[in-house]
Amino acid sequence: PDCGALEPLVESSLERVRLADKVAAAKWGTTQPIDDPAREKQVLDAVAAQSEGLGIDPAVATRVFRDQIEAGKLVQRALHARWRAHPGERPADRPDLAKEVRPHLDRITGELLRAIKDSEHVRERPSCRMKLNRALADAAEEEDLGRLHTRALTRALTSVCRRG
Ligand SMILES: O=C(O)C(=O)C[C@]1(C(=O)O)C=C[C@@H](O)C=C1
Repeated sequence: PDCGALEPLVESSLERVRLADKVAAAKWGTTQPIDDPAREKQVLDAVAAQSEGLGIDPAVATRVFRDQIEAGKLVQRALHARWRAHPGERPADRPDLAKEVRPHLDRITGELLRAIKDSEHVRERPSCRMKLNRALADAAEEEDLGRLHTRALTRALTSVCRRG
């Protein structure tokens, strides 16, 4: 039992990590900084508010989302560095951060909170770490993730297991 309980959490985190490519493209060539503390506060406030409604400990959800945000910044910094060094790899178009990318991030927030709620029993068990590592390895292989996104996905899920 519980074998797949962490999968929705890993899948939604992966969707978020991949969407960071679009965030990076939206900011590339603009003055919009990668670090946006005001937007982070908006995300975390929404997480806390929605957690209450779902019966999730807001402190737990907030901790997980801080990691999700760090993972997103890791991807953005790495891609900007790559694009600075390799002009040929620069994105061809610039997605609209406010109209397109952030609304998508907001939808994933809801999915992630649902997945946090539904994995509570597994996340509180000592076997969580082992199950998470397996789910991560499966995702990396099945989704053909590169090194950057594998590293970011691992970062995004650092605080998922309650007992380390
Ligand atoms: O919305 C942005 O500007 C993002 O870069 C995304 C994000 C996030 O992961 O939610 C990451 C870094 C910023 O500091 C704020 C938010």
